[in-house]
Amino acid sequence: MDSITLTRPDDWHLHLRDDDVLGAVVNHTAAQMGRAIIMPNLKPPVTTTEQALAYRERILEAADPAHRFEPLMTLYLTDTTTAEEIEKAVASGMVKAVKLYPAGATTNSASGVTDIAHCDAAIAMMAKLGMPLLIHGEVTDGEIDIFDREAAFIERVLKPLLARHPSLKVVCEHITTQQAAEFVAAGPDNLAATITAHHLLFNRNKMLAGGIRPHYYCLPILKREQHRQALLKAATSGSPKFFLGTDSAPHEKGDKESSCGCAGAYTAPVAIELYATAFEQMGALDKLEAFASLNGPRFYGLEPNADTITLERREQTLPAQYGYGNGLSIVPLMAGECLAWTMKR
Ligand SMILES: NC(=O)N[C@@H](CC(=O)O)C(=O)O
Ligand SMILES: [Zn+2]
Ligand SMILES: [Zn+2]
Repeated sequence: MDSITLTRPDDWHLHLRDDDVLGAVVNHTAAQMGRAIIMPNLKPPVTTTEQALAYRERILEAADPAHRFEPLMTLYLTDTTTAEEIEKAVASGMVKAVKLYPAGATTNSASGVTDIAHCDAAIAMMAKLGMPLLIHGEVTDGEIDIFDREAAFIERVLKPLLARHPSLKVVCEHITTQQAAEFVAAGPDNLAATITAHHLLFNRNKMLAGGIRPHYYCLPILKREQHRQALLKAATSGSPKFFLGTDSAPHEKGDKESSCGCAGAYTAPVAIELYATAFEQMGALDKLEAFASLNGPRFYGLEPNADTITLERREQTLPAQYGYGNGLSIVPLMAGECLAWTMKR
């Protein structure tokens, strides 16, 4: 197969940041994706509908209008989010989901939820109004090994949450383990998951064997091969519960190449090519369209995009970095490496 044409994909988990970084990254996504669910972990976080609508305007201003990119906004859930704020968010028509970060779990999560019991009224309203809860599913307990934090979250937090709010729409974001893939696959229709391209392509050896590679450090952290295989199986299974969410998370080069480097992998410029590479490894390119372009809108109650994109079997080499601002840069995942697929522009 030398080319594949698919319904234009969407990115159901994306970090665009703000200001200079927003300007540097937004068109990488807008050139490929019709829509994206925009993560609210700015500094300070996007906790109100008003802030989400203002952020949406900044994104639209930064995006090239020729791409007709549509940002789908989210609210950052905190211990004090009210049921009224959820009603406002739903009424806006622009806020499509609410994001749960356990406090301290990941980048810019300091204002996250300390105990999900504090959010019960807001979550009950979300269940009532059909507003999805998107979850960074890792426990933050220092006693739990970093490689076990996702599996522990399922047992300690997710199962009780779903038992208490059985009709709540939940997306387990960026799942990384066999436990999560199996739990979602076996769950009800209102439970789904996004999977990143990097967790489909790499296990933890890529990050740690033969040298420490900070651009592969993200959260949840890359796991062992058994888990990557489980994610590939889920993504290519044809199940509508799994869909594309890049978790593309730009950080300035110096913040990653540091004695205490921050978490996040930048994949937006070649997101669909990375997914095509992973699906091809499984001989499952025929399953890419459902995963990338159909399952997400179906879960969110939206129509798939009306246009298409074409991927060609043509090599491209990723740049070493993307410059922005005053001498700053963002290093993409697989910088300087070659990909077999290229999206036709
Ligand atoms: N995935 C990451 O490693 N980082 C994300 C936050 C997140 O999605 O957890 C970021 O905002 O940089
Ligand atoms: Zn996360
Ligand atoms: Zn993320």
